[in-house]
This record gives sequence, structure tokens and C-alpha cells, in this order.
Amino acid sequence: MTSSNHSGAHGAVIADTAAGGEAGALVELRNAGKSYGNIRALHGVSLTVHPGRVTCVLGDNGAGKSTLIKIVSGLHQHTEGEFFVDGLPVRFSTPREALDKGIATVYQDLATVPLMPVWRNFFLGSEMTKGAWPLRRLDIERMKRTADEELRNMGIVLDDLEQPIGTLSGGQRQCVAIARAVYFGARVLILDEPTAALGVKQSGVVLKYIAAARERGLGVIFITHNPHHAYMVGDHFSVLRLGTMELTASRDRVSLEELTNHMAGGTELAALKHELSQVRGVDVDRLPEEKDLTAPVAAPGEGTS
Ligand SMILES: Nc1ncnc2c1ncn2[C@@H]1O[C@H](COP(=O)(O)OP(=O)(O)OP(=O)(O)O)[C@@H](O)[C@H]1O
Repeated sequence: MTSSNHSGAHGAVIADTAAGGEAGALVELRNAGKSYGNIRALHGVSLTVHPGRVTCVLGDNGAGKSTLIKIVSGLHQHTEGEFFVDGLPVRFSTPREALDKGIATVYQDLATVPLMPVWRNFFLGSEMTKGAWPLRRLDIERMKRTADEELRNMGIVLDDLEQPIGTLSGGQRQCVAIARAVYFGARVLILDEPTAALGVKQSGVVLKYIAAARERGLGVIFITHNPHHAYMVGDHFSVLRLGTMELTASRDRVSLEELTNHMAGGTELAALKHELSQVRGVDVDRLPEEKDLTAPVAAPGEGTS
């Protein structure tokens, strides 16, 4: 790893730029790819994450979203292309290395202990202690106070931090996980389909905290199937299909309708229509056109980013 020459001196800055990463970018993938043996899961993917911006990665099942997350979060290494953090080339061997660089991932199946209180889960694995060894013990009061402050800082108000985290709604648990990552120093937050299992209201709550993380200057990678959710908070959109980047555009260059169209997959719909034309009794001329199927649904709060 190449973290040590990050001094901020002029010479080092020039050297960093020469190393190839985009200036000002927290994370950058350039023509990156990953093969699992003979299977090429990801190929030629470029993605940039800036502070205070939400980069959305959209894609259907098997598009390569998980593979992309795994490269950035240190679970897998890329097998082609380049990967930069703070402008410097990196190749993480473990998630710990990614975390040390401030890259935190909140997975869909949150690693929480359902029966433990909210505050205890907030500090799970990084508990605050007081006193010197051998009398060192958990600093319960300070953990409760800090968890409460941090959640409030993110605008998350829970009635009782003593309640088991398993009693919170899925959306609230996601929010606690986001606040936790922010508290423990994340600069880049990777959110793996945080709204996938949630209803409309809970999704809205999570989207609000994604926006809050951006306001605090974090770079967010928001993985989702849902173009409407992406468009509510996204600054940049990348659509993956079969392991390659089908679309990459900033918010001012793509409309929600176009994004929805890309996700719906015009070619796939055409193929589906062709299949249906083989079925007796189905008049394909009377089936809706692609544009009708993918017409934008009025999304509450659209354009609020
Ligand atoms: N460990 C692995 N070994 C072999 N092939 C893999 C492995 N992991 C993923 N793949 C393949 O790589 C491709 C991309 O998978 P990936 O899980 O990254 O997609 P995804 O967009 O996250 O899909 P989903 O939304 O279903 O999780 C798929 O064809 C998948 O079968």
C-alpha cells in the first residue's frame, strides 16, 4: 500500500497526481474489472467518488454491483484496471485496510445483535472503556451519551436507546448503521441496497439520512435497483449491465425517465415481447410500448438533492 507519502507537501501532491488518481476524488476506479476464474464479473468499470456527493450504482441481478462493492471495501481485489484512494493506487488485502482509509460499508443484512440495546450495538466491537488495567471496564454512561448525541447529530431521534435493536424498524436500523459509520470516521460510505427490503415511508427515512451523510461531507456510494430512490438523492448515476458500465452520467445529464429506461432494459423488453409473440392468444401489437412501461412514476421529493 502506498499511504505513507501522503504528506500534503507540494512535491508529494505533484507525485500523487503523477500516480494517476483524479485530484480531489476520494475513491476512483479506472477501467477496473474482476474475474472469478473464467467468469468475468466486471469489466472496464470507471467510477469516481467525491466528498459531499452521492454516487449511485444501479443494476439488475447479476449486473456486478456486489463485485464492485467488494473491490472497494477490500473483500476482493480487482484483476484489471486501476483503483485509487485519495489519488494513490491501492490494492486492499482485507476490509480492515479499506476501513483504515475511511471506507465503510453498510450491508443489507446489518451485522447487529438483535437482542442487545441500540447503544450497545452502536459500539459493538469498539467499546469505550474506563480505568486502567486490570480494573478496566466498559464506560456504559459515556457510550450511551455518545450514541445518543451522534444519532441526534444525524437527525435520528429514538425514544429509548435501551431498547433491543431488533425492535427497531428496518429503516431505523439502517440509519443507526449509517450514524455509526460516520462516528467511527468513515469518509466514504458504501450502502448496499439500503432501501431494498423497505416500504415507501421507511425508504424515505433512509434516503433522508443518505442526504444527511452527504451534507456532512462524506462521499456516498449508493447501490440500488430503484431509479426513483437513486434520483431522489443522487449526484451521479452509473448503470451496470452484465458486468459493464452501460451508462454513467451526472444528474444534470440524465433525467429520471432516462434512468428508469436504462434500468428497465429496452432490449430485454423487446426480447420479452418477441417471446410473447410466440404464444397463441397474445397480440403483441396491443402490448404497451417500452416508453409506456418505463414512464416515470411521480416520486415524492423528486429533485430535492
Ligand atoms: N464468487 C464468485 N464466483 C464466481 N462467479 C461469481 C462470484 N461472485 C459473483 N459471480 C458472478 O459475477 C456476476 C456478477 O455478480 P454480482 O453478485 O456482482 O452481481 P450483483 O449485481 O450484485 O447481483 P445481485 O443484485 O443479484 O446481488 C454474476 O454473473 C455472478 O454469477
